[in-house]
Order: sequence, then structure tokens, then C-alpha cells
Amino acid sequence: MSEAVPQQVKRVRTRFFGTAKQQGTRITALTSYDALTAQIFDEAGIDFLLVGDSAGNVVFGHGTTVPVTLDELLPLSRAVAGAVRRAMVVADLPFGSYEVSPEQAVGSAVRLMKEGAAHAVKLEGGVRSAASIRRIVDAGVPVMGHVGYTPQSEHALGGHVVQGRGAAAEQLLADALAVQEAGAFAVVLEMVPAGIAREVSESLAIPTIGIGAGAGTDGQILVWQDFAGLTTGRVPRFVKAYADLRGTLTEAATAYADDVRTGAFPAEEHSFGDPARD
Ligand SMILES: Nc1nc(=O)c2c([nH]1)NC[C@@H]1CN(c3ccc(C(=O)N[C@@H](CCC(=O)O)C(=O)O)cc3)CN21
Ligand SMILES: CC(C)C(=O)C(=O)O
Ligand SMILES: [Mg+2]
Repeated sequence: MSEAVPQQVKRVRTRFFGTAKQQGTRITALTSYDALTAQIFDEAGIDFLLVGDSAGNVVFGHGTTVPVTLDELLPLSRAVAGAVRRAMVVADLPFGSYEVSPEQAVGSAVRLMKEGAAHAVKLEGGVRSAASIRRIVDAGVPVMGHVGYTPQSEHALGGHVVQGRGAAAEQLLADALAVQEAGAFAVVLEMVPAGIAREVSESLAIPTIGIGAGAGTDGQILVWQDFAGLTTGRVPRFVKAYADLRGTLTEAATAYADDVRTGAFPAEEHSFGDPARD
């Protein structure tokens, strides 16, 4: 009988993104910040995992992504990259790690690749970030762009506001084109009207990954705690919860506390004996 041979899986690389767009195969993505979710999402066939600076909200408990540092994202990225077999791991350049100069941007991107073991980096901004995107790409690091609503500029944008409505549609297209022209292999479109997101997607050769951008983009991404029903309070309109992890974990924690208090846990099967004494 032949032994089961471990299957080698073909990794998702930048080439995959171009092929997917050409063939009309939609690209799937979730965020991840730890080894266990990375392994689960990878095995489920999610194409790329984003180590997002949304960790500021969903891991560190800040109200925004603004306080997140490169040093905080590095170990999260390393954990995710170490757990995947197929998925591409993209790591966010956090606020303050790339805006000063293209040199600063290259230095930060290199740290995400070397110390964070990421396969690509993502940074926010279109025309304003194009020079840095070009320099990072020239250094041998694949770059994903991010235009439309850019959470790191929340305070400049005046809150969580849909971008690219009306006359601003021209600027959105210019931003997406600048990202493509600078050498990015894909671009996130966040919180823009579905119609303009479709137009931008049709105008670009590189794939668009939507979040709050309707059904006309070339792929979709969600923050995993949102898609799993773990986040609480007012969740953005673009979120669909595919599970109720908050409910499941609340029930489990309540049952565990009850069992500990009543003495029902641990039972004999959770305890160790000593054959020399029992
Ligand atoms: N949990 C989580 N999910 C996210 O999608 C996410 C983060 N955190 N942190 C980083 C950014 C911030 N994002 C956000 C945060 C809030 C809204 C929001 O409140 N949207 C409202 C108002 C939209 C409007 O202007 O009409 C909504 O109803 O969607 C949107 C995107 C997306 N990112
Ligand atoms: C929402 C996605 C695109 C992101 O940038 C993040 O999770 O940080
Ligand atoms: Mg981000």
C-alpha cells in the first residue's frame, strides 16, 4: 500500500492576481493576526491574508488604527506567515512608517519582509503615495495599494466617510491609476459607491479588492472578527457576519464558569491519577 504523501500546494503569488483578473475568478481575502486563524483561513482556501493595522481596533483595543506601530505588527505578521501553506501574506505599513519619505517607506517595507516574513506589503494613498510605492517595488517588494476611504487619515477625512461620490470620482480613479502606474500588483478600494468601484475596476489592469465597494470589484476583503460575528456595537454597513462567535464564546464562557463554581469541572477524565497510590 502506498503511504499518504503530504500534498505540496501551489502558493498564491503576485502572478495569481493577474491571472484571476484575466479569468474573472474573484479573489478572496480576510485579515488575520495570529497563527490559528491563519491556518484555518488558509485551509479554507482564502487567497490572501492581510495582517492589517485594523489590529489597532480588533487586537489592541484602540479606537483607530492611528496608534499602531511597525514593532507591534511584526510579531503578528510572523505568526501568520509561519502558519500558511497556500495563502499570500500581505502586511500593512502602519501610520507613520512610510509618509516621511520613499526611503522611510522602503526601510519599513523591508522590515515587514525580513522580520515579519510577509510576502507583500500594503500602504494607503494614491497619488500622494505613488513615489513610495515605486521605490518599494524597485527594492523587490510586492505592493498592494489602498485608496478610497483610508482609515489612517480618519481625522483628516472627517470620520468614516464614503469616498469618491460625485465630483470626487475623478480623484478616486486618478488615485487608483497612480497606484497601478507605480507598480502595485493589486489595490484595495474601501468605502466607495458600487458604481464607481465597478468603473475603476474595469479601467485598471490590476485587480481591485473591495471592502464596502459593492460587487463590481475583482475580490473582497473583510476584517475577520467582523465576518465571524465577534465584533460588537455598530458594525459598518459593508459587514456580513457568517458566524456568531460572540454568542458561541459567551455561552461557552458562561457554561465554564458555572461548571467551575459548581465543581462539575474538572471531572475525573480531566484529572491525573497516580497508579502507585490509587
Ligand atoms: N473591525 C473593523 N472592521 C473594519 O472594517 C475596519 C476596522 N475594524 N478598523 C480599520 C478600518 C476602519 N474601518 C471602518 C470603520 C468604521 C466604519 C463605519 O462606521 N462606517 C459607517 C458609516 C459610513 C458612512 O459614511 O455612511 C457605516 O455605516 O458603514 C467604516 C469603516 C474599516 N476598517
Ligand atoms: C480593512 C483592510 C483593508 C485593512 O486595511 C485593515 O484591516 O487594516
Ligand atoms: Mg489597514
